[in-house]
Amino acid sequence: MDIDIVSVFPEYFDVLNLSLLGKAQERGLLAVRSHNLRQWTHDVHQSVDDTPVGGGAGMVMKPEVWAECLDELLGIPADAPANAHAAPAADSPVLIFPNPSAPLFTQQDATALSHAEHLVFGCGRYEGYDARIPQYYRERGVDVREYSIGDYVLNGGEVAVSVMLEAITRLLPGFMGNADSIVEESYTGENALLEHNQYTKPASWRGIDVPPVLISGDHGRVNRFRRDEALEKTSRLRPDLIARLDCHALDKQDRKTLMSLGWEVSGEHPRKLED
Ligand SMILES: C[S@@+](CC[C@H](N)C(=O)[O-])C[C@H]1O[C@@H](n2cnc3c(N)ncnc32)[C@H](O)[C@@H]1O
Repeated sequence: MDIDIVSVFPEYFDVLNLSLLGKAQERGLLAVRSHNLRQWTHDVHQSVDDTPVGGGAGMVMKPEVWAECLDELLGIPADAPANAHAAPAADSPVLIFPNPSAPLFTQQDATALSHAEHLVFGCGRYEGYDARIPQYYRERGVDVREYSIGDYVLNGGEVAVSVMLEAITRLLPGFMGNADSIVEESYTGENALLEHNQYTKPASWRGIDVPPVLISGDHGRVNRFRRDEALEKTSRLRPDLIARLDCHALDKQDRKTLMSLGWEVSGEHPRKLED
């Protein structure tokens, strides 16, 4: 996978050379290139921002500078005509802008993007980037995504890009030593739940014992215990995930557990009964 990141602080991404991401690059699984947006400016101050049209506080990232940069990275001629109906080609680069006022980035998005061959990330700063930038590239057939990583505002897109990049690249085949560990995780799969609690040895630590069933050696009971714990935890912390489960994919014990947690399990999806 090829990854280009554009930022006014490209050195921020030096950390990507560490840990599993660094090892994956050494093994040729992915190539990450970070670029300084100012490289595409022409004025002496290397300006990338200007005051907001319509007034208001702060500065907005200029479309001209971004366009020179993105034309080059995406391989699009500067005079490419708009074709509002053009569907992105399957192997074309995906352009991603972090943006707090965009839909939330999820594990499903990470999974879909892990199949792309080329990702280009644009890090916003200041009050954000001119809204015509994503519009322009969408109209030229580019698959443009805008994502928020959560309901809070960061200073810039660099942290958000690091978050998305890590979530995406760890799903690449061969990235993780133990592929099973990514199959069984929170938010993963069709009927995603939060993961059950994890424990390691010793079985008793500072007066707190691990749940006895986990050292019973009975795999059936261990699996059932973990599944019930995942259902209980998800019901308590993320009832929206329970409400999206497919009832037809739940076994008899799943249904019993959910009913004991106050869910009606019939029809397409579980429904929380009023307390
Ligand atoms: C200070 S923020 C701009 C906030 C914007 N004026 C607003 O109120 O929605 C600057 C940049 O940081 C990034 N950013 C900040 N918070 C983010 C979040 N929760 N998710 C994704 N990107 C974020 C975006 O790239 C954004 O353009």
